[in-house]
Amino acid sequence: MQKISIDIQKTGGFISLDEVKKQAGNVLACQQKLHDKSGAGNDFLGWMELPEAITSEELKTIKATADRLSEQSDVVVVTGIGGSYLGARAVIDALSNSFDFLMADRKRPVVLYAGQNIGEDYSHELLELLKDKSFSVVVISKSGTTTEPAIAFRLLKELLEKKHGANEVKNRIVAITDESKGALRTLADREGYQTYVIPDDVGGRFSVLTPVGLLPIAVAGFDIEKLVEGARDMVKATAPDVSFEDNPAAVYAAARNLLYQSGKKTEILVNYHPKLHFLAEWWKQLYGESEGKENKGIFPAAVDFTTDLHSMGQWIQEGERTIFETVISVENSNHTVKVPSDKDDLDSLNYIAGKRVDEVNKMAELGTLVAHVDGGVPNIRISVPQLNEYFLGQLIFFFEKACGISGYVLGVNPFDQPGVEAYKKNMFALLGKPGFEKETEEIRKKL
Ligand SMILES: O=P(O)(O)OC[C@H]1O[C@H](O)[C@H](O)[C@@H](O)[C@@H]1O
Repeated sequence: MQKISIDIQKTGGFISLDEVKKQAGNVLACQQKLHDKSGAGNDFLGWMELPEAITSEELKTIKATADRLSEQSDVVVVTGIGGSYLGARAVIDALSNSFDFLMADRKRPVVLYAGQNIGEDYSHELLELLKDKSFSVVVISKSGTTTEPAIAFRLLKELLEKKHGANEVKNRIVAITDESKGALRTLADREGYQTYVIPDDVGGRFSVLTPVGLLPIAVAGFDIEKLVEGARDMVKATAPDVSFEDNPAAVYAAARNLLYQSGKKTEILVNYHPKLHFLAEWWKQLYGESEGKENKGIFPAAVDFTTDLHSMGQWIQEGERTIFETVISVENSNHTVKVPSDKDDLDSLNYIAGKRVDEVNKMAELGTLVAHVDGGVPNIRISVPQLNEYFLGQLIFFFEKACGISGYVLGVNPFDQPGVEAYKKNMFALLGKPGFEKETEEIRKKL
């Protein structure tokens, strides 16, 4: 099996590689807690079995729904936030043509997103655009009560009703939510929407390999079987019988925790392909919500290189030395473009004429690696053979597994997110939500 791999050699000047190896016992014990379901948050471990549990029948059903939505729509609006949005967008963006939105001769609908913000102009512009388009909505919320997607869904549903009448609307909405609880479940059952279930034991940020991610990804025309196959192979590559050195999730969890203990408090996820921007957004939620608690946890940040080398490069090279980088390095591009030769050579680029653009990108990557290590920034490298469904499936499960292990190494429950409620409570108090009268009074005193 060809697989993604991890290289921690360039952390060696900052933490001892022997020390990383010495973590094997503790890290594998933390991994075992995931397998035994004996650690904190053990009722949220359903994600571990997803790749192997999903059947080809289930995948076929998801594909059939995706094809139906695709046939009837020019645009499909995926409506959700956090874990009910980022995984789908990460994979769709990573696999789509960068100029997909301008492609005239399309086989699949344009996928747009709603409910991931409360920007009024965003809402207005989306609704104006959709007025003249044939569109469907995939509304996703595990709790079924999240404010942002609920507002967006109200607006989209109202527009669909205006355009098509209440009867046709139910063919244009698919809801993905809890099996029995929450406002979205009640509404979906009442209105007769097609629904998919987010299992109880799968937290939002670990749900990309459920219909939450799979349906939008299939709508966009990508191969969800290959995605799941990649994840399945990563389940094997990180199984309890694999040695520490051969288990990339264990090595990643060990190295990043040692770096953290040595004072490297921020991890910057680096990519050299703009298509991976949203993979980093997904990763930020995964690690941020899993580890940032009890006043500890690595701060997960991200940059797109070489773009951000021209903005954040200075800080990374010479700013406070509390950071390390984890680079997602894609070994092979999917297309070939060569730097042309020019007879006048005014830009002095003829020395690279005939070279592939990817070779230039790779030298930028290598040059940056050496510069940043020289500048005091440890570097972890994750090699991905190619950007396709199979390797993205591997990468997703790799990061999820490492996250579970890493949270236990840090000593927190990686599967809850109690801190997220604080802003919600204040927002409800400020908006005067019934039941929040006491909070309204309290917060007003603080303003
Ligand atoms: O799927 P939902 O219940 O709508 O939740 C969407 C997101 O919002 C919450 O506030 C949580 O912090 C996230 O973990 C979750 O993914």
